[in-house]
Amino acid sequence: MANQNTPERTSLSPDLERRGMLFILSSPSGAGKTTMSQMLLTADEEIKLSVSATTRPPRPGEMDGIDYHFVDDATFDAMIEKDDFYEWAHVFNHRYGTPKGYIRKGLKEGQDFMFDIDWQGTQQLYQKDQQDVVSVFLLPPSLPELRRRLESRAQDSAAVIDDRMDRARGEISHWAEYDYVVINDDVDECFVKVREILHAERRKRTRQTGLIPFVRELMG
Ligand SMILES: Nc1ncnc2c1ncn2[C@@H]1O[C@H](COP(=O)(O)OP(=O)(O)OP(=O)(O)O)[C@@H](O)[C@H]1O
Ligand SMILES: Nc1nc2c(ncn2[C@@H]2O[C@H](COP(=O)(O)O)[C@@H](O)[C@H]2O)c(=O)[nH]1
Repeated sequence: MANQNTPERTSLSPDLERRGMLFILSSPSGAGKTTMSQMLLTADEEIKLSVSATTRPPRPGEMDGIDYHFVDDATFDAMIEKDDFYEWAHVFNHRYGTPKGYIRKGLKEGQDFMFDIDWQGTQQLYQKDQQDVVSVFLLPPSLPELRRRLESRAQDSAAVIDDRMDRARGEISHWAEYDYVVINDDVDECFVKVREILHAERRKRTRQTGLIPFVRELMG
């Protein structure tokens, strides 16, 4: 059996085609989206990260094109003008958006994508593509623990952390708009739960476009 960090193939059968999925993780800042998405990307070779564009400056260690496409305001404006975004939003005094091209092409080929985006982006993706979106909201076990995580990450100033904590209740108020809600207390337990959701959603009948020809052939 594959261990939880070993990439594995999870299709029912390599012959059965299925629709790609837009798998969204949202949460208040610091609750663990990046942690969960990195664990899933390491463990599962069938999902890729949707790399957002942002006007926020990089944090220490973040790499352009890997964590985000870091762009200036003029470039972000031009991308809006050219209708380059699937969705975009103002979050914490910066702008963030999902570039379209890469995702559209991948989805057509049955590729799953992971999105680390906020509730505004989630609503926009639902409006565009209800059928293929699966959304998961992560909750912290408590607000003091959320602050502890933001502080222990040690990548934002005290003012930025205070601002994100001030906005946490507003973010959490959107929990009921999501398909699934998982409390991220123990990191490994949370990972197992999120991965179960991903696996179960892949097995939905409506997603497996290869089932119709398969059953036709099965029935002769
Ligand atoms: N279950 C957990 N227990 C303890 N620490 C955790 C847990 N999950 C994540 N962390 C830690 O909390 C910090 C914040 O996590 P992470 O960066 O994944 O949050 P995030 O939701 O992506 O935040 P942001 O929205 O600001 O990008 C990191 O230092 C991470 O290692
Ligand atoms: N609507 C969108 N929200 C996004 C996107 N990329 C990231 N985000 C969200 O922004 C905040 C802050 O992120 P951080 O990296 O500065 O901590 C967080 O909630 C992300 O989920 C996006 O493309 N669209």
